[in-house]
Amino acid sequence: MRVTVFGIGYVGLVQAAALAEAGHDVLCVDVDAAKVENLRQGIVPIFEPGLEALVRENHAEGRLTFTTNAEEAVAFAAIQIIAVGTPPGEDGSADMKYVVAVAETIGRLMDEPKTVVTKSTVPVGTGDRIAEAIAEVLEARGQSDLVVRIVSNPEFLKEGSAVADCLKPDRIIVGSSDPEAIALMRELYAPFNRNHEKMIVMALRSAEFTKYAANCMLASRISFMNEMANLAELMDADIEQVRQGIGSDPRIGYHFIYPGIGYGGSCFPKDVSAMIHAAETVGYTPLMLHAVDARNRAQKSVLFDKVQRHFGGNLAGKRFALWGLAFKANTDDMREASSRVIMEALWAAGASVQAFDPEAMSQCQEIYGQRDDLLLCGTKEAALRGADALLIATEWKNFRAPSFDTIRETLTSPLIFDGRNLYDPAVVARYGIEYVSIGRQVAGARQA
Ligand SMILES: NC(=O)c1ccc[n+]([C@@H]2O[C@H](COP(=O)([O-])OP(=O)(O)OC[C@H]3O[C@@H](n4cnc5c(N)ncnc54)[C@H](O)[C@@H]3O)[C@@H](O)[C@H]2O)c1
Ligand SMILES: O=c1ccn([C@@H]2O[C@H](COP(=O)(O)OP(=O)(O)O[C@H]3O[C@H](CO)[C@@H](O)[C@H](O)[C@H]3O)[C@@H](O)[C@H]2O)c(=O)[nH]1
Repeated sequence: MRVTVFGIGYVGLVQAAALAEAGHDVLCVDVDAAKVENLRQGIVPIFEPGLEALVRENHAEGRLTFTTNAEEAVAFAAIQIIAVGTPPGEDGSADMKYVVAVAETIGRLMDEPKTVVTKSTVPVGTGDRIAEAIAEVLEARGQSDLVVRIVSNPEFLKEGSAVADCLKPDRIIVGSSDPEAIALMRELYAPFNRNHEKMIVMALRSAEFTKYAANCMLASRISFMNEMANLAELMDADIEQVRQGIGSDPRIGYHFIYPGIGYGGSCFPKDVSAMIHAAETVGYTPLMLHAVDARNRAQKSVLFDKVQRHFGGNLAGKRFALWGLAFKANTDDMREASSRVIMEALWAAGASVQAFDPEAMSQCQEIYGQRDDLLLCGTKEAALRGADALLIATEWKNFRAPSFDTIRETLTSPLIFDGRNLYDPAVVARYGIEYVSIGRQVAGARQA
């Protein structure tokens, strides 16, 4: 089948590459000419495990192509997938301007029936808005008789495992009441649906809602565990033991109950805010979502607060090693990363940062530019040199079994503040290093 994908970001590019890998002919269109030109030369703009090879192979074999030409893109296929950004507006609502712009483009340029599939995360009712936007343009062109089918097909990939998530999806949500559109979606996703039935067909608005409900649920689990971790600390319990204790209940499970320094990324913070905004628009006060969001905002400062307490509130002139800049492991993405809150608080207090991340260094450079209080180091060991303590902000595998001897010998004082609970406190203590983490107990002593 032929498919057009609007937007070559994390979602558009990975999904396009997965569809091409399954044998479809996919044309990706983006307004960013540099991105398109780079991709034509095999340069992938983001770090995502397995993506570069998938893009290069499918591009070389002619199934995955790139353009900035919207006319070519609309003419290319009966299926038009929208995967452009839906960033937060100033009031927390999801900004639909890119989605609506694509809808208008399709309406302006189409001259045969189209099935328009929304993969971007969009508020409930957006399907109707897209249909209206296209209908208005068609009417102005005197082409109201052209058939337009609207489908909601939200994306559930996780950054860091996006390729695997798209090649082997847990579920494929299809929101539509149009039998022809549903049949087309079945054909499109048949290669991903062989093992067992993964397609869940529902009303369009329910599909749009499902995406927000999933992200709000996952965000709630994380904020809940962070609240428990903060309490465990005050009550001399160990949250890692508690995590294992509750995770063993199959009704709870082990997924998404890691406490830490809050969730970041381009999805949870913005989608929780967008759902709060949407709820208030229909006259409902979403008490739980407000609490999830408030806990997360506060949690991002918890590690800095511990550092500040430890140094008696005086951080001026201190130097800190920071391991991890990305919002999670296996990505170069720093959108809403907890590391940013920590660095900015340290700088405001007069301290400096020596940072290392396996993939996010250039993004950090782009965000903060050259500054005297930020040194980007080539290795995690280099970041330790002359630092007063080590702070850990991202759960990279590469940080899980460091040489504690090197850490002790390279820091000016043997001290770790771990925002992701990567180590066993007893092991770290054996190396003569003071260890402060989130909600854990060190030999019965209270955390800093
Ligand atoms: N990043 C994720 O992990 C993830 C996962 C699931 C869903 N989502 C949702 O998917 C959507 C896209 O997210 P993303 O992270 O891929 O965004 P992104 O910012 O990485 O990419 C969006 C792309 O759309 C392009 N674009 C903007 N206007 C365009 C237009 N008129 N025509 C063609 N291209 C245009 C931009 O240039 C950019 O390359 C969002 O709604 C997001 O919430 C994201
Ligand atoms: O137990 C956990 C799990 C995650 N996190 C943090 O939560 C954030 C988000 O992690 P994750 O969900 O793995 O990454 P995303 O790429 O943001 O993926 C989420 O957001 C996407 C965009 O909507 C959805 O498609 C995915 O299903 C959903 O998991 C990161 O900062 C993690 O460090 C925790 O603190 N504790």
